[in-house]
Amino acid sequence: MTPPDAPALRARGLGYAVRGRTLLAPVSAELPAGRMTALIGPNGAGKSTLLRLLAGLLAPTAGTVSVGDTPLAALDDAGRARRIGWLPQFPPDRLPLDLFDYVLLGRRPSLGSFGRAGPADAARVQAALAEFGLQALARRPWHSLSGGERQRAGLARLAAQDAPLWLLDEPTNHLDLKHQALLFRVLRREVAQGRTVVAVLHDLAQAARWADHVLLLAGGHLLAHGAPADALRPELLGRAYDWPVSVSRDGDHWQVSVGQ
Ligand SMILES: Nc1ncnc2c1ncn2[C@@H]1O[C@H](COP(=O)(O)OP(=O)(O)OP(=O)(O)O)[C@@H](O)[C@H]1O
Repeated sequence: MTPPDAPALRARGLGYAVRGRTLLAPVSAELPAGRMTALIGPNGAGKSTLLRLLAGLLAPTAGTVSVGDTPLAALDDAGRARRIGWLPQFPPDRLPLDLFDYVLLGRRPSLGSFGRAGPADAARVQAALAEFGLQALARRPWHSLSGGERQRAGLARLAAQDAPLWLLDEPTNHLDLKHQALLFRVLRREVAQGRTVVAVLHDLAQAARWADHVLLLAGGHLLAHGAPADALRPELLGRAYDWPVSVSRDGDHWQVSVGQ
């Protein structure tokens, strides 16, 4: 799959508050096109809130998001879905669908006015199932799938959607070590082909190794923004997580250790 022109995402003064509580203090940042950005930070830092704002799933209470030159607010649902693929933090629990039909939902934004999937859509779904090792499960009902199988189904749906921008909330959830390795291989390949990827990650060594760009959040504030070596500094991480953290690096391999 070759992504169409991958746009950058720009947040300008982007913030969110609910009932007087600030969940995200205004953030201004550019998430570069054709690169992988990791959103990191402790539980409750505001990572999902920022990702949902970037995806247009939450309306900001301050500031704006633009996708390339287009304000996100100017796009309707279909326009957003053609540009942005979204992987939620938790796969759906119950669905009256089998795995194939769930992945086929990813094709919906590209279907014509009659909304009927054709052979090209089915082929796209088959390719996405193969990418995530799901072919043998294609006709399995959703309720019978394991957590990791559902997570891979969500990734396959995203691949079938083929939007130029992928926003993923904790994409490694439920995945075993092989499927985590395969996931990062897929993400790096997509980025090499020009796709823009933004992922919430909890594993800091994975963020350091695989991302080009890192945003570190804590307490609803952006603490650092830049290359992994700039954002993953022990003093910043220690402040963000309120816990001692040490970082070492040997080539591509990063080790992030936590104090006791
Ligand atoms: N609708 C809401 N009303 C009130 N508080 C909310 C609401 N949505 C989120 N929050 C709070 O905002 C904070 C940030 O939530 P968010 O889901 O963005 O965190 P996160 O960094 O993704 O956390 P985690 O790593 O635990 O998934 C949390 O303290 C959460 O409880």
